[in-house]
Amino acid sequence: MAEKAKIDLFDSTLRDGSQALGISFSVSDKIRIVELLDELGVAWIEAGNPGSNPKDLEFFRKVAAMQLSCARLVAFGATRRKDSSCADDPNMAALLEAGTDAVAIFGKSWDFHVKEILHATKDENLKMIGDTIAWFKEKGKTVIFDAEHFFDGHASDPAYAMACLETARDAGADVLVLCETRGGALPWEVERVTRIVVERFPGIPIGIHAHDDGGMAVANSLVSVNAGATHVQGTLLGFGERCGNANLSTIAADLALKMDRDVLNGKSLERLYTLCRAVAEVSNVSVPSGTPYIGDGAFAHKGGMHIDGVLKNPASFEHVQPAAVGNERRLLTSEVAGRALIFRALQRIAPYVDRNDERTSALVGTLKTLEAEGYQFEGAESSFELVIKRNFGSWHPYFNLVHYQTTGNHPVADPHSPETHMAVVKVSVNGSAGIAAAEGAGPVNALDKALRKVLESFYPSLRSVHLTDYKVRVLDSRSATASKVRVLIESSDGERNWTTVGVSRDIIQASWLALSDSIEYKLMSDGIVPPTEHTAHGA
Ligand SMILES: CC(=O)SCCNC(=O)CCNC(=O)[C@H](O)C(C)(C)COP(=O)(O)OP(=O)(O)OC[C@H]1O[C@@H](n2cnc3c(N)ncnc32)[C@H](O)[C@@H]1OP(=O)(O)O
Ligand SMILES: CC(=O)C(=O)O
Repeated sequence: MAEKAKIDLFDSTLRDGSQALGISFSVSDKIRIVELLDELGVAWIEAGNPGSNPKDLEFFRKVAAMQLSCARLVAFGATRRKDSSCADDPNMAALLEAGTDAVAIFGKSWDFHVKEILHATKDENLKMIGDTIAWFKEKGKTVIFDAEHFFDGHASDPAYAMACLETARDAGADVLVLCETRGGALPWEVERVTRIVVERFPGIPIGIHAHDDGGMAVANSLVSVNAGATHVQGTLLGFGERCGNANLSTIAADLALKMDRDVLNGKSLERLYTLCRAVAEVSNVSVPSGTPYIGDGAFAHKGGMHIDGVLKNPASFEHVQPAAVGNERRLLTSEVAGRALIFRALQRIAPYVDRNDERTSALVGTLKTLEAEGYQFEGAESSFELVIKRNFGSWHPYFNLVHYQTTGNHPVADPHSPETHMAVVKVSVNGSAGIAAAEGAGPVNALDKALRKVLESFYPSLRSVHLTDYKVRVLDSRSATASKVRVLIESSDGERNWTTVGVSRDIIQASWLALSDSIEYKLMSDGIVPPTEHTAHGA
């Protein structure tokens, strides 16, 4: 089998990524991200700008001892200043002190910037580029030259933009990177210009560094590869200066799965989802659900016709298999679902019901009616499973509510006590009555405690259950305090998590519905057989 063409991925999460709104890494965050990126298999990690701040310099000192499996660390900085020599330039001294084998040096390649920003002549700028690269080559460094604003520069004065690259090459640069710094170029222009450069500079790797201001960073990176670039810069999750950099997770998957390139030094793309989540966690950002390949929505099917198609053949609505990038398929329960989804759920609970049975259609109707009332079962599939159970077969509730009551004490007698409320819950289980009271930090907390207290004597396994999340959403805020609310409760027993939902104009009642579903779901999934006494569910 022919070997795949190799593309070097160059991740700048720790440098350009740290120029993004809201991002700030500690030294230990940076070290963790280096480990994760190396585990993923990128070729280069641009780990900071040592001339910028003491934290980056401290990081480079600490990271020097790290053993990496395939990635090489790069320190980033500018060419020497206009009126200084390399030996006297503090930024260059800091780059040297960083101690990496490789440096990325950015220099201007747009005549407009040379004049307006550097206040230098075109010749002076060429000297800054040439001197800096030659100086680092003398010190034995691998030098990656980032030609800042290359595409704008090429549009303005192509001969000068090319002269910047020629100067860098002649000074010994190992890679020439074409930077689409303003992020506004369109793919056909990027492809055309990259091709010209690739033809003009045979034998030296050409790279692309694209920003996303026009939403084209990934496309511009891919067309550049199509035109012969072999080095692609970006940030794993796409964050960076302004609108961000080319999203390397998308690019890695596109190059590997669509363009048949080797991008991760032989490591598996199947770790992509997990490693991106880990980088997001350290960066304190969430991955938007619609992120290609690694978003939770990337393989989530919601429309009934889509679910039907995917169940018949996943290729109908999935461009690649989710497992290829470590993601998974999700089928969402909602008002836009149809019989295909419901039938699938029914097969587990009432396998005797056919897809074309009128009971299947009736259950689709129930789902749509409940969602119209304010329920949202997407993410709270446990509650919908209970809806199915209650509608089919010989379902018996695990308990019947006789009544509950909550009271609040304001002002509280002891301002240091978190327990401001009390709840009493009375239930009957298979004809036996039980009653319990509990105090809590608010009425729902007290209700939750009292419900579990009264039921634990009947069902001891409930002792392991605790709530891990509680969310309230006001559904029609124009009704002010009479608004309907939706309560979502996430529960855990240490092994499994599940989410249940309740809707009412009374927030305590909505919470009760979600709480009692949570308890019933736990008992049902433990395989506990409900008593046969049959009465209505809930209050
Ligand atoms: C396109 C990119 O993303 S390039 C990377 C940009 N990243 C950053 O700016 C983050 C890190 N930067 C910093 O910490 C600071 O800007 C520093 C420490 C590097 C420099 O700080 P200061 O010297 O106080 O200058 P300041 O940031 O205000 O201005 C930038 C200076 O760099 C000069 N400069 C800009 N690009 C270059 C270049 N490619 N080569 C040489 N000098 C340059 C500017 O002309 C300006 O100098 P001037 O004041 O003599 O006109
Ligand atoms: C080097 C760089 O970050 C840019 O040109 O955008």
